Amino acid sequence: MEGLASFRPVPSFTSRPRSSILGKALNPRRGNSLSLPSSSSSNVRAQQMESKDDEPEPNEGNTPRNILEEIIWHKDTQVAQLKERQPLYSLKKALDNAPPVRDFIGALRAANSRTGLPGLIAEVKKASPSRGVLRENFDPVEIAQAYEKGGAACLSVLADEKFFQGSYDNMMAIRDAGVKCPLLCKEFIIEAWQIYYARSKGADAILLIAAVLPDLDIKYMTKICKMLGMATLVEVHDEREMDRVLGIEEVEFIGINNRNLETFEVDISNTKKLLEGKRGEEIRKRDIVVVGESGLFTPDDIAYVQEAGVKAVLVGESIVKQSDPEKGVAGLFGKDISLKSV
Ligand SMILES: O=C(O)c1ccccc1NCC(=O)[C@H](O)[C@H](O)COP(=O)(O)O
Repeated sequence: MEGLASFRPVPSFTSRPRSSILGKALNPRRGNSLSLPSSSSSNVRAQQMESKDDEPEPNEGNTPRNILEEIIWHKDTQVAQLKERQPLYSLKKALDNAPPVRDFIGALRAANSRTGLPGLIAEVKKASPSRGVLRENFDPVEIAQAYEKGGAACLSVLADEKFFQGSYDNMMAIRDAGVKCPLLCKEFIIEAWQIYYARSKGADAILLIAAVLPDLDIKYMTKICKMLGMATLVEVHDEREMDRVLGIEEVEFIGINNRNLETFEVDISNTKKLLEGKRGEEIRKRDIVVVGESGLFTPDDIAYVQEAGVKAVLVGESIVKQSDPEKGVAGLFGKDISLKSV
């Protein structure tokens, strides 16, 4: 599989090597827990391409076994439909009219130096599978402007409609309204096509979830992002995923999710656990920016993950639920971190 990625010419990447996703990352015997519907065309293709030893164990009921799996199954169908409507060649043309890319990691580093606190990626999120609707009266532009005024360095904008009530229109509206913070397109990326799509809608960064993607895809998609000038936040949840991701030399930006996306359990000590010992040493040596994600509500939580070694935090629920999200940012850090404060 290593060879597959290495001889693909980067500029013409159009889709992920599906067999590796289905056979490696999603194979329960390899420690991942995801699978795709056995009826999906990609799965049929994948099974044809896999050797017998690599075949995923059958999912007898052919139903998703957890929410992450359900999201990915749905995304697979959605992306296939979107690609039919807008093939890559026309998407690439649309990139000429996309707004310029902004430096996502640079903005986090600058905020960290300015405030001495982790740079904030503030999440524009109406709802989530674990928490339901977080904010009834949801105006994405108003929320984004309030976060920016409050001192957020960057924003994370949910693009998934079915499970998070997000949209690409929200991301474009935020950019069009003049918000300067670089934008992370918070989407479940399973195809390189989605990266071009996100860029065409004004994204400056994308998220790759290690639980969903095999190493080769992470490497390959990271290269595409680099070529497009975008940042790639690679998300891990446990030691095994962290070790896999640290094995990919292109990775320079890692998110540690304190939420288990299969069980929804949240534990912020996960960030500390994954940054201890040799892993932390390597991260410091390579100057990788680490983001603490999920379950952060108080200044003590922020201090805890900062002490563990993060340079940035990704926060949704605790600030999006505030009637005044600008004040919510100050409440989260226990002080005013806006530009006017320093
Ligand atoms: O939050 C969920 O229910 C969820 C379910 C399945 C996949 C991803 C999910 N959430 C993404 C995130 O982890 C959060 O949006 C993000 O880290 C912010 O977390 P929080 O501050 O706790 O809202």
